[in-house]
Amino acid sequence: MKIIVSGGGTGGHIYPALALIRTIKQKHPDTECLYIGTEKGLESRLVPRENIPFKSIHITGFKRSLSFENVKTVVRFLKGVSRCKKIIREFKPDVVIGTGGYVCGPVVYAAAKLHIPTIIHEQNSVPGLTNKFLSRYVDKVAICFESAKSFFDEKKVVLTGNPRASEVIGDKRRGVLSGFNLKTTLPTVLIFGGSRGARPINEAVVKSFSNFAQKNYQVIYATGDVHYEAVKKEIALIGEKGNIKVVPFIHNMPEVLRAVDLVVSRAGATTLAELTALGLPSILIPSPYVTNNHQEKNAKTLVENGAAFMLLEKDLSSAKLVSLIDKILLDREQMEKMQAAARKLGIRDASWRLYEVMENLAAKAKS
Ligand SMILES: CC(=O)N[C@H]1[C@@H](OP(=O)(O)OP(=O)(O)OC[C@H]2O[C@@H](n3ccc(=O)[nH]c3=O)[C@H](O)[C@@H]2O)O[C@H](CO)[C@@H](O)[C@@H]1O
Repeated sequence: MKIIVSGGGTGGHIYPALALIRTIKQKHPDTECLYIGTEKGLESRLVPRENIPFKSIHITGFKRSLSFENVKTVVRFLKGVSRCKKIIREFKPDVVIGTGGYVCGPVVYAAAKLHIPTIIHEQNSVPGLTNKFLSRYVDKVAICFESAKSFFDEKKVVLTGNPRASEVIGDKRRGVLSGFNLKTTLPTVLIFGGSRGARPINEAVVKSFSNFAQKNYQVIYATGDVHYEAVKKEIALIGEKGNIKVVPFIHNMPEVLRAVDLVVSRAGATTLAELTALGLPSILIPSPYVTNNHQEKNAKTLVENGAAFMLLEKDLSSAKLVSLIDKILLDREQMEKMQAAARKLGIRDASWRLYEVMENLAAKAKS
C-alpha cells in the first residue's frame, strides 16, 4: 500500500502518526509512506529523523476571533490545496490519513477532492476545528474516546484508539531507572506537562522538592525543553535532591513509562492513550488553555472509570500534589485498583484497527 500521512503542530498529533507508520513498516515493510507537514512545525524535525520521506507546505491556523490574518489563511489554504494535489498526483497514494493539526486541512481536503480514500484520526474526546471541517469530506473518522462519536456522522465513525498505545506496550522493566541515577527498587512517579511542559506544573513541582526529598519514593521530572533553564536556576537555590531526577525532555518515553508506577501530567489525548495501554495510574492536571476545554473532558473518562485522579489547575498547589501522589504511591491497594481500571480502558491493538480501516478503504476503492 502507498500511504500519505499528515499531522502536525504538537507531539500529540505527530507521535500517533509516527507510531502508525512504524507498526505498519514492521509488519508490511513494502508499504510506502510519505509525510506532509509544515517546515516550522515539530514534525519537520521528528519525521526525517525516522527516515520517513517528508514534504512540507506553508499553512497557518485560523484565529477564532475576526482577523485579517484569517483572509491570509484562506489564501494559504487554497495554495496548500493546489500544492497537495500536485504531490498526491505524483505519489499516487491508496489512502490519505490526517492525525490532526491545521496542516492536515489542505492535505486531506485535496485528497478527498481527488477521490482518494481519506481518514481523519481524532485523538481527543472533543474534536478540533480542522477535524470538524474535514469530517464532511472524508470516508472514515477514527476516534479514541466513545464520547467523540456525537460530533461526527455516525456512519463514518470507527473506534480505533490511538496507535501510540500499540507502541508503548511491552514488559515492565525498571533497568532504565538506573540511567536516571535512580534506584530500580523504589516506587517511582514520572511528572511532565505534555510535550512542551507546563509552567504551573513546574512551579508546583519545584515547591515540592524538599517534601519529595523525605519520601520513600523517587521522582523523574521532565520540565519541557523551553522551561528547563529557568527550573534549573530555581533548583540550584534549593539544592538538588538524590531521589529526584530533572531532565528537559524524555526521548525514550515508552521505556520510561514501562518502568514507572505513577504519572502526573496534563491530559493530552496521546498521553492518556499511553497510560491506559500500560495500565498506569495517573494524576491529571488538564490544561485549561485548550479548545473547548477538551483536556478536562479527556481526563473525565479516566477519572469516572477509576483510572485517574483529576487536579484542576486552579486548585493546584504543592501540598495537594504531594498528598495525591502519596495517596496512590504509598497505598498498594489503591494503586492496584487504579492499574486495573486504567488497563481496562486501553486499546492496545489501535495501530492494527486503524490499518484495517485503511486496507478496507483501499480495497474498496480498487474494486
Ligand atoms: C496544549 C495543547 O494543545 N495540547 C494538545 C496536544 O498535546 P501534547 O502535544 O502535549 O500531546 P499529548 O499529551 O497528547 O502527547 C504528548 C506526547 O509527548 C510525549 N512526551 C512528553 C514529554 C516528554 O518529555 N517526552 C515525550 O515523549 C508523550 O509521551 C506523548 O506521546 O495534543 C493532544 C492530542 O491531540 C491534545 O489532547 C492536547 O490537548
